[in-house]
Amino acid sequence: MADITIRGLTKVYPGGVRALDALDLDVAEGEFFALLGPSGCGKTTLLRTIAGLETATDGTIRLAGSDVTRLPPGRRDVGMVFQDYALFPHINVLDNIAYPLRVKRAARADRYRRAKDAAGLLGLLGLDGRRPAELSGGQQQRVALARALVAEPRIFLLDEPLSNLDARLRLEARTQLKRLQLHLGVTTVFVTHDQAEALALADRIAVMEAGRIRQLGTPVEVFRRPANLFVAAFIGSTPMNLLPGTVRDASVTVAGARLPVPDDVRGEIPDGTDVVCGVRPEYLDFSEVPADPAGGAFGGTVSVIEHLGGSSLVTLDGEGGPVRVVVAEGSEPEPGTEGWAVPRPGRVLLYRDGELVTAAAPAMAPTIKDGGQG
Ligand SMILES: Nc1ncnc2c1ncn2[C@@H]1O[C@H](COP(=O)(O)OP(=O)(O)OP(=O)(O)O)[C@@H](O)[C@H]1O
Repeated sequence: MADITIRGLTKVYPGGVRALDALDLDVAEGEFFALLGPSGCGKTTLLRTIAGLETATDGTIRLAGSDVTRLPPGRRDVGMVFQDYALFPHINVLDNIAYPLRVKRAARADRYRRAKDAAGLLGLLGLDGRRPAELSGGQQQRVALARALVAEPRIFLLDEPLSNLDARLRLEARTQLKRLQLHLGVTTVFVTHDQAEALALADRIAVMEAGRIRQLGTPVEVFRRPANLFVAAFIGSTPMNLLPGTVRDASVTVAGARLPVPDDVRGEIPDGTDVVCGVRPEYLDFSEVPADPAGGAFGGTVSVIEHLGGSSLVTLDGEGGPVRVVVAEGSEPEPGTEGWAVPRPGRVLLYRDGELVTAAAPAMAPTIKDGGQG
């Protein structure tokens, strides 16, 4: 096991693409860490540079305190699982798993004992005589994981390990992967472009854009308090409502609602500042009882209802554009209903120049006229 310390890491490919741009990153020992971001942001390049499969143009990589920046992959003591698993087609499961030990010239008996142990850990014992082509995608993925862990590396690097699986198997494999990582406690960095996967699996997530980290935090932190509009738009299964407004008289008027600017940031965003209010559909409550816009409620007409399973996404068309609200199954309003989206206290975020200013919690809890939830 080992921690990872990356400083000023830059990768410029021949041809000039700057895939990593002076990146700093610390991954703690035993951590399950996700690199998340859209296609082309540099996730795979970062993983391959940690593994030694790409050379750094500049900067340093330390594993457990020792500088490995110029070491070849074989001397870094990392296990990597690729997106396509890269199994050898002509040899059976057990030989595939034992392969890294053959490279390390372990004795034959030792090789097979350890390969059997790894196969057992991943529930592959009944399949060990088959060739990769005779396995399902999920089974191939487990063979690839077993092969990576048989050599007992200090660090696991996983490049989109679940992307070849269908939706159902993916969920099962996700749980199994988390269980395995908890059991082994090996420092693990995995790449994904799927925000739900990163939120579900990781202890911490680095959200990347154009070779840089835009936010680093726990799943709860990046979900609740995206540090900028890029992360706000990228994280979440239902997109965050992002509503532009302007500060006037220490309040933001946005989509018909008036949100008081909290005292502690009044100096930072004086009157006249253009801001964006961000609030997740999950943090809004729908109410048919007229709410007071001065309490921060967004009014509108219900236009679209999308069923999500246990809940529904309701779109309200209001004067500032559409606002989306998640409502519980069975309490969906009828299309055409006039209603209000009432933010829960502390859940409206303010962004200036694309960066988070603070939580613009309405000073008072939103008041609802004529009784209701108030
Ligand atoms: N071998 C290469 N030569 C030149 N440019 C490359 C090479 N590999 C990647 N790139 C470029 O570097 C940038 C980062 O690519 P990288 O594969 O790291 O992104 P990614 O975030 O993993 O994307 P994806 O999710 O699509 O795999 C992209 O602009 C890509 O086109």
